[in-house]
Amino acid sequence: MDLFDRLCGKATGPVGVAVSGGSDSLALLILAHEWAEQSGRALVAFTVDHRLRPEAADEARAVAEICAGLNVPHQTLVWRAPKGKQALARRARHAMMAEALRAEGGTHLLLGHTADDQVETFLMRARQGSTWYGLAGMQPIALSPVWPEGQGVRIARPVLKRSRADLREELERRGVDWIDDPSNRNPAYERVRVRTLLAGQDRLKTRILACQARLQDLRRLEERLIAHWMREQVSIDGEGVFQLDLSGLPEERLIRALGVMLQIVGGRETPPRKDAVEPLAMRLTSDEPFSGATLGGVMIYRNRDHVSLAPEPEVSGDAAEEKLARARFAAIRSLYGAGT
Ligand SMILES: Nc1ncnc2c1ncn2[C@@H]1O[C@H](COP(=O)(O)OP(=O)(O)OP(=O)(O)O)[C@@H](O)[C@H]1O
Repeated sequence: MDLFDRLCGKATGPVGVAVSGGSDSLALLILAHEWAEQSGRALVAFTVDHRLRPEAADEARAVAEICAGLNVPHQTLVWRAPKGKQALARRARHAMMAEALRAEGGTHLLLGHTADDQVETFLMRARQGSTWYGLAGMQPIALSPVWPEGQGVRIARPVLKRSRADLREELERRGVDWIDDPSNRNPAYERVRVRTLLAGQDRLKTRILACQARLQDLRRLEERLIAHWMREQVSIDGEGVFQLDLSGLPEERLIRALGVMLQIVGGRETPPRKDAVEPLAMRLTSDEPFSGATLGGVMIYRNRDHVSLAPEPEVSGDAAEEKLARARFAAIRSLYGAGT
């Protein structure tokens, strides 16, 4: 089955394509367009102008022109927030694209991450001391990384196994020019330094990719086991409080599963830090008395065999928040259970 079909088979509405105008996302657009034509799907392309570089508006116009040539609807989304760090820009970009896609009735947004990005991510995460789970790298399908704006939106990465050089060849064959973002050469960014380090190191790249492929398999297995635990050992009572049975989980899965549940109940974008979740997990599963704790906006209690997680008062009290937590729980369980 075509990779696009596998990643977007469950999509409703038009499939979104995030196109910055760089080679990776333009090649993604072209390939997505070919797939959409063959499979009768509709696309909608988005370019975010962060107003951080004066050329960005022209670049967005260039993408709009290419989209017009392909007959793909295109929207330029302008970030009007005060100038900030790249991390803030990234969050704003994801939030704007998720909201625009939902407004169009779409559920899946395609991103142009490549195998080169995966290798760079591996080295950057290794340097930060990431676990094997993080070293597996970016997932071909994931939930939107922003919350709550990203609710109901999945991101898919159909070119994650293709190299940048290969995608550039696709564009050259079709006579499509891409934009070279100067920040991709700025050594102030760690990713740029790692990319420079990897130049010409094809054997190393191949080895890292092979290692990541195995780690991805293990990660899928791990997530399926967490989805199974979520189905069997997590319930939501009449008050909207999550009740967990943590018994029998091996240590590493216990920490990961508890972290994800804290993320869901606290309405945060990521789980709390592992060095905070780990001691909590140990206390919750020990025979010592446990008089309650708070972490990541969540109140944690233990009663007999069950652990209760409820949002802290400033997070809770709102039926809409409770509904969001339930929906996110279902979305994560379904993503992990599918093992894509
Ligand atoms: N300004 C933009 N407008 C639309 N899409 C964008 C824009 N910038 C990036 N993207 C999308 O995100 C993909 C990844 O780009 P990039 O690596 O710069 O972003 P990132 O999400 O910050 O990455 P990372 O998660 O590796 O930090 C691109 O291939 C493209 O699909």
